[in-house]
Formats: sequence, structure tokens, C-alpha cells
Amino acid sequence: MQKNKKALVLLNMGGARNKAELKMFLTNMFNDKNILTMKSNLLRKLIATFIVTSRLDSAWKNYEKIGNESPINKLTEKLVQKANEKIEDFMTYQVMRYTPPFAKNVIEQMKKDEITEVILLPLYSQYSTTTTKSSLEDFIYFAKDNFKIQIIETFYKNDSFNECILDEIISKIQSPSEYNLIFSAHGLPQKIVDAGDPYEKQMNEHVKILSDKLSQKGINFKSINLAYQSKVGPLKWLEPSLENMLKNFKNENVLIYPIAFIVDNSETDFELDIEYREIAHEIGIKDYKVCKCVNDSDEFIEAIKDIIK
Ligand SMILES: C=CC1=C(C)c2cc3[nH]c(cc4nc(cc5[nH]c(cc1n2)c(C)c5CCC(=O)O)C(CCC(=O)O)=C4C)c(C)c3C=C
Ligand SMILES: [Fe+2]
Ligand SMILES: [Fe+2]
Repeated sequence: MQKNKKALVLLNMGGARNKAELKMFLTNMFNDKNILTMKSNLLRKLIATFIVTSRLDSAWKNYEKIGNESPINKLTEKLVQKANEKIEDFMTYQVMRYTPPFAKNVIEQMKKDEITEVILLPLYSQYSTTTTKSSLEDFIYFAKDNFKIQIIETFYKNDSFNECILDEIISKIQSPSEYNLIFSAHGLPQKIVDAGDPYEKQMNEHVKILSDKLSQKGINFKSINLAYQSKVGPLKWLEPSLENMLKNFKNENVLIYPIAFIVDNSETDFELDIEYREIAHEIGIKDYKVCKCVNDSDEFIEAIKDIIK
């Protein structure tokens, strides 16, 4: 009898490799009913077309400043390659939500590879309907009844994962007491939170877990804070905004950790490293440092082993 063939599928958002793919990313994102939550598909389509048309050129200028592509694709490919080398008993695949490789095509390959069992691991440690739920629904829709599926919805409480985050924070600076640590999370419209999305609650819990671990290790920052970046459009989003948070630290030092992301992307390489750095400079912040995401580090591969155990 043939042994079960198991797959680990890493789900993420995707990102543009060129301007045409940025249009694809934005079009797919704003046609996602988890992002624009109105009932009418027609209204969503009209708003999506309006946003894409008005946003494309200005958004592309940001990608030009980071080498004409999002780093998310190459970094995720490296993560998958390492997982395939180091995680035994599983074939690892990646599926992106808004740019290739799409679920539909990866699932065809998985069927050819005779996969029977699947673990779905969305690369978002905190659950949001806009990210985790959207990616899971998309995969499950195309997978139909082809595999036995197990789902990992969150992993922000996983100790090995949190050690990876702390390693990066600790390696970035010599004297924590002279720095204000800001966990910067991607924002979310307040009405999505009010409708029951657990992201904000889990984000607060995650910051508490990391703060407690830092103090257990005797590492005491001047302050530890949570703020939200990347607001899009006129609605109210989660607060405090990163910009307002930075205003508290004129003449002080700041270390940013991008807590919502697992793999570096345009929101870390452009927004945090270029755009908010300029804002920090204008505010008069002395030193402004940005941590890397866990990316394809050996430590994160070990954490994945623990998460899927
Ligand atoms: C209504 C709009 C958006 C919601 C809600 C949203 C939630 C959300 N997004 C991420 C992670 C990423 N978002 C990225 C880019 C990006 N996000 C939005 C809008 C919303 N995100 C836009 C329009 C864009 C494109 C860039 C821009 O025009 O500003 C990315 C980067 C992808 C890349 O190119 O590298 C990531 C990653 C999370 C975690 C989240 C909710 C929790
Ligand atoms: Fe986003
Ligand atoms: Fe952004």
C-alpha cells in the first residue's frame, strides 16, 4: 500500500514583481470580499476599479525605490527551499493570495505529486479575516475534497517563534535602556475589528508575551509600544498610528519590529525603512532602526517544525 504523502503549504499575500503584477495585486486584493466587505459584488468591483486606477502609479513609485519589486517573493522562495531541505516527511509549497503562485495551480502540481495530506500554515502569526481567513478560504475552495487538510490558524503564542523575534531585537542594539521599542503592526479598518475580527486582541496578547519574555531575560527597553502602519483610504483604522507614536520620541532612539509580518515585503522595505525613516528624521528622532522579519532564518525553520508538530 502507498504511504501517505504529506505537504506543508505556506500561504502568504504575494507582492508585485513588476508594474503589471502590482495592478494584478491591487485588483485581486480589492475584489476580495474579506478586504472590501460590502455584500454587492458589483459595487465592490466598481470601487476596486476606482482604487486600482487611482492608486497604481503612485504605489508603483514606492516599488521603484526598492528595486522594482517586492522582496516577498524571493524571500518566500528561499524559505520554501530551506523547508524542503530541512523539514523531513513533508514537501513544502507556497501559495500566494494576490499574485502567482496561485492556489489553483499549486493544487494541480500537488495532485501530480500525489499529495494526500496537507498542513496549511498561513504566514500571519495573528489571525485576521483579511489575511488568514482569506488565504484559507481560497486554498480550500480550489482543493475541494482532494486532500485531508489540517489548519494552523495562529502561532503568535509559539515559544520557538517568539525566540526568533527576540533574537533579532536583541541583536539590533547594544543598550536597550536607551531605545524605545515599537512593535509596528499592519493596520486594519476599525469596522472590521468591530465586526469581530480577533487581530487587535491577538496583537495586544502577542506584544504582552514578547514584553514579558524580554523582562524575564532582564532586557529593559526605555518603553515598549504597539502602533499601526499602512492605513489606506478615508475610513478609521486601528490606532495609534505609527506616525503619531513616533511623535512621542523627539530627541530619542527608536527600534521598530514589524510584528504582523513573517517575511519582509514592501511595507517593511519601503514604508518602514524609507518612508517612516524620513518621518522619524523630520520629527527629530535621534536613531531609527528597523528589525528584519524572521524570513528564511534557520531558527524560523526550527520554529515551523515546532508549530506543525
Ligand atoms: C483595505 C485595505 C487593506 C487591508 C485591510 C490590509 C490588511 C493587511 N495587509 C497585510 C499585509 C500586507 N499588505 C501589503 C500591501 C498592501 N496592503 C494594502 C491594503 C490593505 N491591507 C495595499 C493597498 C497594499 C499594497 C501596497 C500599497 O499600495 O500600499 C503587503 C505587502 C505586499 C508587497 O508588495 O510586498 C503585506 C505583506 C496584513 C498583515 C493585513 C491585516 C492584518
Ligand atoms: Fe495590506
Ligand atoms: Fe502600504
